[in-house]
Amino acid sequence: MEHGRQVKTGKPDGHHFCSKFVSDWTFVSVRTVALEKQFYIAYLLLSPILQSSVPHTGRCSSIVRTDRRLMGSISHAIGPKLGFHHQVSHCSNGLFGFNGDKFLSLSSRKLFGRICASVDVRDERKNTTIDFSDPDWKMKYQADFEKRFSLPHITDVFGDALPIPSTFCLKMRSPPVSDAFAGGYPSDEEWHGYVNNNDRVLLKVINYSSRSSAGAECIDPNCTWVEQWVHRAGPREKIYFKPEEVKAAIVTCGGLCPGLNDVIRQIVITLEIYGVKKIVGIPFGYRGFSDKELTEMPLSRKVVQNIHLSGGSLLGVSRGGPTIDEIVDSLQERGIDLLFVLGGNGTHAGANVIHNECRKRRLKVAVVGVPKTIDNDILLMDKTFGFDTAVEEAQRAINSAYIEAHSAYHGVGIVKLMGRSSGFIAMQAALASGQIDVCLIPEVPFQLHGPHGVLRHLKYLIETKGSAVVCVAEGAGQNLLQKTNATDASGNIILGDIGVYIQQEMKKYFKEISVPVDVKYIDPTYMIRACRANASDGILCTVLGQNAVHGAFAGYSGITVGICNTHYVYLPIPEVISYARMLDPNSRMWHRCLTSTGQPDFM
Ligand SMILES: Nc1ncnc2c1ncn2[C@@H]1O[C@H](COP(=O)(O)OP(=O)(O)OP(=O)(O)O)[C@@H](O)[C@H]1O
Ligand SMILES: O=P(O)(O)OC[C@H]1O[C@](O)(CO)[C@@H](O)[C@@H]1O
Ligand SMILES: [Mg+2]
Repeated sequence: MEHGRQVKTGKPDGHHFCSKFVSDWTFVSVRTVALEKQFYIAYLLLSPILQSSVPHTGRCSSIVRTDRRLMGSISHAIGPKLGFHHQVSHCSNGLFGFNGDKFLSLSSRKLFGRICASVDVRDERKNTTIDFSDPDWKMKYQADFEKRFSLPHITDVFGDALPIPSTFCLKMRSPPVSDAFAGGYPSDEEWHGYVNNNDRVLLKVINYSSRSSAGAECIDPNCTWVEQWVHRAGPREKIYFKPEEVKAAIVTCGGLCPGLNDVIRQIVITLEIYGVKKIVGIPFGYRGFSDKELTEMPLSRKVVQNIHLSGGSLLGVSRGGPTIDEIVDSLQERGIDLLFVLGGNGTHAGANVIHNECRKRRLKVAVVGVPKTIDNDILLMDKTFGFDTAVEEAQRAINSAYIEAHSAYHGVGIVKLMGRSSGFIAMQAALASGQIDVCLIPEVPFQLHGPHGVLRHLKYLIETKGSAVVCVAEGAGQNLLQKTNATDASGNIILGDIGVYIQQEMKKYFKEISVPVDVKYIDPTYMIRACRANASDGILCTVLGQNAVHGAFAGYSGITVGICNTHYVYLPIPEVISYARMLDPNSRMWHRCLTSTGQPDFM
C-alpha cells in the first residue's frame, strides 16, 4: 500500500480538516467527453473500495477533479491520442458506467486498474488494441513505437537522392585525448564527432513498480517498463543537400517567446558553417509568405551577431495567415530548400502540413520545427525554450506582489500568469519564489466560494498570517467565467480574465464579511515573455538551433527538435502536437508545489 502526499483538505476554522497521508485513490473523477460534462464520484461512494486500501479518518471527503487533459501526462508512456479504454464489463464491481468515455483521468485509471481484472488499452490513432494476454505485446508495442517515432526523410520520396559527405566538420578541432581513444588520435576513420543515424535516446527513465506510484505512467495493468527510444539529434556524416546550392528560410510564428533571436542567430551561424550562402528570414510569421508588402530579410552571421542581446523576434511574429497552398506556392517561387519554423503547437501543425504538401508536390524541401512556447505545453520534452526565462520573470512579479501584500494591513496580492491550457509557469514560479500561498492552474479545478473555496482559505490566511499571495494561470477557472466564443486570428479561444474576476470576487467577499483587505492585482502577462532569454534558455536555444540545421542537412523533414531526459532528440511533428501538454496533478512536481504553498484542495 503506497500513500500519497500529505494534504490539508480543509481548515480547522469550522470545516473539515484532514492532515494525513491520503492515497492517490482519493482523487477520483471521470470525464464524460462526449457530453463535455464533468461529474464527480463522491468519496463515500468509493469507500467500500477505498476502505480496503486507504487508511482514512472518514472525514476527508475532498475530491480533486481531474480531466481528459491529464492524458498529456500519460502520453509519454502511451503516445498521443492513445486513450485508455477500461472495459467496465470486465470489472467485478459494476459501479461505473462510461457512456462513450474516451479517456479516463490518470487517477481514475489507477483506480480502475486496481478494480478491474483486465484492462484494455486502445491506440485511438491507429485504432489498434493492445492485447496484454499476448506474451509478445511488449515487443509489438516497442516495434510500433519505433515505427511511430521514425523520422520522415527526403529519401522516402526521392529514393535516388544521394548523400554527400558532410561539409560540417569537427575534425582536428580536438587535440589527442589519450592513446586509448580512437587509436590515439581523432582520425577520419575512427573519430569524426558525428552522430550515428542509429543512435537513440531513452524517452522514459522511471520504472514505476506500481500503478499507484506518484505520477505513474503505465501502459499495462502491471505497469511493465517498456523501452521507448527516440532519435538522437546532431550532425550526421552524410548530408542530402549541397550547401552552396540551397536557400534556407527561417520563420517565427505565434506569440513572442524569450530566445527566438538566439535560435535565429544559431540557425544562421550553423548554416554558414555548412557553407550555405542564401539565408533569408520570412517577416511576421506565416503571413510573410503571402503579404506582398512584406519582403524577405537577407540573413548572415553579421546581421544576427548580436540579436540575442534583446528579446522579441528579429523577424516579427503573427497569428493567423495564409493557407498551406499559398505558403507552399511561395516556397516554390522563392526556391526555398530548407525551412526552419519556430513556433508552438499551431505553428508546428502548420509546419507538418507544409511538409506533407511539399511531399505531395514532390518538392525536395526539408521542413524542421523548433518548439517555442513559454507555456511549456509541447508533448514529450523536458522543457521548451523561453519557459525558464518566463518563470524567472514571473518570480519578479510575485516578489512585488509579496512585498505589497506583506507591507499592507491585511494585504492580498494576486498575480496572473500566462498558461492558456497548462499551469507550468504558475507552478514553477510558485515553487521558485516560495512566496505563494495559493497557486491556481487550469488542470486543477477550484471553487472560489463556499466552505472549501479559495476565498475562505484567504480569510484563514489573513487571520493567521496577516497577508497572502495568489498566483493564477490565465487558463485556470474558466468554468467560473462567462464564455465568449471569440477566437484570435489563429483560432485560439480568447479566454476570460480570471485574475480580474478573482480580484472582484475577493473584494465583494471581504466586504460582506466585514474584514478589511487591501487587494493588489498584478498582471505581468507580456512582461514575462517580452524579454531576453536567460542563460539556461540561451544554451537551450543554441543547441536547438544547431540541431535544427543538422536535422535538415541530414535529410529529415516534418520533424522537430527537443530535449528529452537532458539529451537532444529529433521527433516527428505529429507525435508532439496531438494535444497540448498538461500538468499532471498527480505528479511529484505538483505535489511539491502543494507542499510548498500549503494550500488545501478547493473543492
Ligand atoms: N492546425 C493548423 N494547421 C495549420 N496551420 C495552423 C494550425 N494552427 C495554427 N496554424 C498557424 O500557425 C500559426 C501560429 O499558430 P498559433 O497562433 O496558434 O501559435 P502557436 O504556434 O501555437 O504558438 P503560441 O504558443 O504562441 O500559441 C498561425 O499562423 C496559424 O495560422
Ligand atoms: O496575446 P497573444 O500574443 O495572443 O499571446 C497570448 C498567449 O500566448 C501564450 O503564451 C502562448 O504562447 C498563451 O499562454 C497566451 O494566451
Ligand atoms: Mg497556440
